[in-house]
Amino acid sequence: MGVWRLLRSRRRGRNGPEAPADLPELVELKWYARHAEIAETGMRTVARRLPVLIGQALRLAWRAGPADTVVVVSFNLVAGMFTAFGLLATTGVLTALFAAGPTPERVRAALPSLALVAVAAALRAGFQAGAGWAQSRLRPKVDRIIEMRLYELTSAVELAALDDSDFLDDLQRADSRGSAAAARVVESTVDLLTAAVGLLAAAGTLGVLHPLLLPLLLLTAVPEAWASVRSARMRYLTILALVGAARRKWILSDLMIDREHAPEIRSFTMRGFLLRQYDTVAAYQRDLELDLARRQTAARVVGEALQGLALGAVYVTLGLLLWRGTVPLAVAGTAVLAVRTGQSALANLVFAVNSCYEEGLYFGDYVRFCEEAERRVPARPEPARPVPVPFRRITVENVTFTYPKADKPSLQGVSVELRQGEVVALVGENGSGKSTLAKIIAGLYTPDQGRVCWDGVPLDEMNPEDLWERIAVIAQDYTHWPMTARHNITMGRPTAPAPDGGESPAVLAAARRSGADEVVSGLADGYDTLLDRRFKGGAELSGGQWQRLAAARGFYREAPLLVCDEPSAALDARAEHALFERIREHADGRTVLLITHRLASVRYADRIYVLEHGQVTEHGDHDTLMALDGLYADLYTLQSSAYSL
Ligand SMILES: Nc1ncnc2c1ncn2[C@@H]1O[C@H](COP(=O)(O)OP(=O)(O)OP(=O)(O)O)[C@@H](O)[C@H]1O
Repeated sequence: MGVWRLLRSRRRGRNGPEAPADLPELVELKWYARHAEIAETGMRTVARRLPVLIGQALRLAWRAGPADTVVVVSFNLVAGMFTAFGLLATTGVLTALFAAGPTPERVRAALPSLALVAVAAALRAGFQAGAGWAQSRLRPKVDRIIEMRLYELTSAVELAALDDSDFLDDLQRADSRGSAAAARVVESTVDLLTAAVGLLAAAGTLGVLHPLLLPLLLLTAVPEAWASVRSARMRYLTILALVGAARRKWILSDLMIDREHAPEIRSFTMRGFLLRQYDTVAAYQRDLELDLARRQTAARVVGEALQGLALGAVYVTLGLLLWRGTVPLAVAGTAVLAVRTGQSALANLVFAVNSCYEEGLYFGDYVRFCEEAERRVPARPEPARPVPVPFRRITVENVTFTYPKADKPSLQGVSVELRQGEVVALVGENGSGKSTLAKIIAGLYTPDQGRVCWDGVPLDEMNPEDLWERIAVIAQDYTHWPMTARHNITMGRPTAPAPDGGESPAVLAAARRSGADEVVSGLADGYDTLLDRRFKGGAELSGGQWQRLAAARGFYREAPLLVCDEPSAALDARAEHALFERIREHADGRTVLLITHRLASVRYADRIYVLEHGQVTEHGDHDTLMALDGLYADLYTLQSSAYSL
């Protein structure tokens, strides 16, 4: 059963276990048809694609190492010339050996040609070794270029691209298989050139010996080429069909291995459930792989049988030519050698063409992903307008925003204002759009409609990196960076140590403000402690301790706008109180955008915006909103009554 049929039957739940509804990636392969189209190719497509691939590979090799590329190509050409030369010299040896006369005489007569054969073989081996050395030097250089390109793009694309499931699928294919394929495309291109040169040498020799032998030799390659291309295409389609399953397996294995999830797996007795899910995915994968193996074996057997027949035809023709006296025995002997050389060069050529084509399919995924990612890197305005520092007013004007593939907007017609030195709070129930609005204000998402301006300058007219330099974010979903405590505060920014060589005063000040200083003082190596238990000597922090470090990051940046999204969710009461005090102090001359469900902490905000279903429904200071008796007053009364019980 073909992959297509197997997939279709899976969707209908026939033949084998039905894909469970809670594993949709096993059945809904929306992107599959597009790639199946690309992979549904025959030898004609291979012939059309190959020159493009060879061009791409050679350009890549040239960028990675021009000198090595020149050595690889030229040494292979020279080695091929010595192959042909050696074969022709063999005719001289055989002619002398098959001549009439006493054996010592014949051997002596063969010696000069024999010496030529030996010299040709030695030189060929030398040049091939040189080419091989240059080729192995190219691989790491190509890998480096390819990986750097991928990470340059993934770290620069607009944030919304990473919320788009199609983009993430493409990214996974480019990362897991596509990027490694680049070096293999280069290698198989070089192998292809090497084999082509070897084949040309053998074919040229055969052509000189007898013109009929050449087309026959080429005929032997057709069945193997057909079988290999077919097999590569089948493998590519199967791997495509398994991308979702592979990702689900990876996620499940991560859940079962990672320490982070271990307590919940045990306390919720999830072990059996996770193992069953894993087994279902593994069984699905096994079915597809077994089906692939069966079809590949069938293709190989047919290919090899046809190739055996074609090879038989070459030897029968040679025998006939010899029998009818068309070629002398010495020439026939050389022809046998040339056929064998040509055969192995052909086998190498077919293998190289096939792996170039196959790896080319994966490399194509990488190239297409990079093209798409380039389109999704935010354009830098030319010329960029400078970010007003210090700003007087940030205005959000009638902003609407929908996440990729979402069926309704997360923000609709939102207008907000932040003035210098103010604490502005966003409040509202879960999912009302507070974090989304904060990310739009921070220039992380671009609104679909409306705009955000700093002193009248729209964000899209400024260089995004200049803007981000002036915004500090204490995020809700902050990262536990597997780095030292110091790097978790400075986030890679250079620090100036104190004049006495002690810790940087800026780091100390930020840590003091957030309460992270108490955390660091308890660590074995202070600010040099690695915060990752997976490494020797690494420490682990509690949720609240991590949150203090995340807050220190925000203070360390000394930016005119500080965005705090739920900065205190994990803090104890004392630390929370202290943090909000510091945040208020921080607003002296700077601006703070505060998102929190702790309404007692927003009471002193200069202005509060209440969001409901992506819209601002109330705004004003605490007293105004309480007098309005709307959602804010409801939520506030609910929270304060819990304390007054
Ligand atoms: N990355 C995303 N991709 C798609 N939809 C998203 C994404 N992030 C948020 N949403 C959706 O946007 C809406 C607003 O989410 P947002 O995180 O802004 O709410 P919030 O008010 O900050 O909620 P909370 O109080 O729970 O933090 C929700 O319906 C949510 O499902």
